[in-house]
Amino acid sequence: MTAVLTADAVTKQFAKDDEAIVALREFDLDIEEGSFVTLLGRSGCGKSTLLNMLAGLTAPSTGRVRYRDRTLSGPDTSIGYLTQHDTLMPGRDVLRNVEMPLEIKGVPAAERRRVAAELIERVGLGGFEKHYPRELSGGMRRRASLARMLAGAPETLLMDEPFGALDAQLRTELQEELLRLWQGSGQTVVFVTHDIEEALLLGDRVVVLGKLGRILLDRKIGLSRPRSADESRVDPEFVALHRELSASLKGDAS
Ligand SMILES: Nc1ncnc2c1ncn2[C@@H]1O[C@H](COP(=O)(O)OP(=O)(O)OP(=O)(O)O)[C@@H](O)[C@H]1O
Repeated sequence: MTAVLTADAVTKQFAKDDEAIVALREFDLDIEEGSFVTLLGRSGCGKSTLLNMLAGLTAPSTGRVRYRDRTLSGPDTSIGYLTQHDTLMPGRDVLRNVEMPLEIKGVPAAERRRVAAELIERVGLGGFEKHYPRELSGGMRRRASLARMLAGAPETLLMDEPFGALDAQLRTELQEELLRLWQGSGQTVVFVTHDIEEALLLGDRVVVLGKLGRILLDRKIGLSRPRSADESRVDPEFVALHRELSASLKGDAS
């Protein structure tokens, strides 16, 4: 396998009131180029800390993160990161936020407007182009952030629970849209979720994380695509995988 992103014996600890908090210990992971990997884990197991390191935003305490053949030492334009918190620019409306990565690349105004408008439509925000972030709901801001990340067409996409705050219908629509955009793109996606069904509907591979980022299960998912949520729920293979992932999450005792 050609690994595009690698965590190599990564440990991350934080200092808090003179005490060391270990978030991740001796963590190893290879992400294959062009794959869609979902990281599944309960709250506090170190998923966001891991993504921050995979994005080059936080340095590991020990160990290293490699992107292709280089050690990552800061943010990289090849890697798009949709964080859990809002990073839209408050002084820009939706259209100008989504255009930002294209602006940075020097794409001419008419072209970037066209690409941004299409993505805004795809994430279901058509009609809100002129709205400022403060005028949007939390879910709408997430969708605008998603469109902005996609506008940059990064080689690798890191996504931290992007659809967690959305209603079920919208969540399904955006999962499907994301898969449509990803398939055939050659892009690599690392998608964090705590939802077993979401992990299975999206991933080629699901990595289940336990405390301190311990890998509880690393499972290839051979389910055919497209995977509809309604049909999957009654598919015996899907149900068996769901059970397996659920058991591995529950088994994280130590
Ligand atoms: N900046 C920080 N300072 C101190 N402790 C931190 C910091 N960031 C994370 N931690 C700790 O590291 C651990 C892992 O946190 P992290 O946010 O990575 O978990 P998570 O799996 O993403 O959780 P959630 O699903 O709730 O977002 C937690 O115990 C958390 O308290």
